[in-house]
Amino acid sequence: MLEELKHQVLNANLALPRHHLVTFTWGNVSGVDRRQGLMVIKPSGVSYDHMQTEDMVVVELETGKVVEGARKPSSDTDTHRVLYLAFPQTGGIVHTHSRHATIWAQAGLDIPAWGTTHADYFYGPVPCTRLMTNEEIAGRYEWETGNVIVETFERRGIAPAAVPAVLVNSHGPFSWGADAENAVHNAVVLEELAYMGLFSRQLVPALPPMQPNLLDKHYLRKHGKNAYYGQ
Ligand SMILES: O=C(CO)[C@@H](O)[C@@H](O)COP(=O)(O)O
Repeated sequence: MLEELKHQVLNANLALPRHHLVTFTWGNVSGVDRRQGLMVIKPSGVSYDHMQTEDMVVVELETGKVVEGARKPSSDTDTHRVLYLAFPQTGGIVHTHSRHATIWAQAGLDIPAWGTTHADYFYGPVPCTRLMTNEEIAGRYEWETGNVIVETFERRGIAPAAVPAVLVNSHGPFSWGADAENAVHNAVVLEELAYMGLFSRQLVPALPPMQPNLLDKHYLRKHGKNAYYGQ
């Protein structure tokens, strides 16, 4: 079971450069085994060209203790842990510095729902978090990054299964899904939306969000009762 998860997580990580979502080693994918309370994540700083199944690191979700793997887990491991602990339907998480999503994150802006491409995947704007405080940055920074994401969803009443992505202010995007592969899928969609949205806003600077009934029409026919990723 864990070996299968390691393969899945490796393959999901290798999909990031194929989809042009990462430069050098700037990104990471994890997957979770909730029954065993374990998370598999890529190692820190290892080139995607050379990454292998045995490089994957197994970490206890509750404690962060490495229980398998010779390498150092990704520097973003604690952010992934917080998200798995807070969002119980999530099976896989992706972090990248994909270019257009990161532009929105650096600007500190949500990506509004501007069209049906967005509405097919995300039920409303992709939120951008608040800036982190100096104390959060100086303290358990990666853990606090997770907390800031969770706080954003709680404060704004957004269901993480309905909007499976976020922009961390001044940093970059995280996305999640039913498993590692689905989380990568959402990361690809997010990057496309960020790219399209940037041009839409340039053409019409005061562009309002799409009609709510069109958002409903597109999102609910693909998700809702028939969703494969539970609501
Ligand atoms: O966010 C950052 C750095 O800002 C990291 O995600 C990125 O460089 C990847 O680090 P890891 O190789 O996963 O430790």
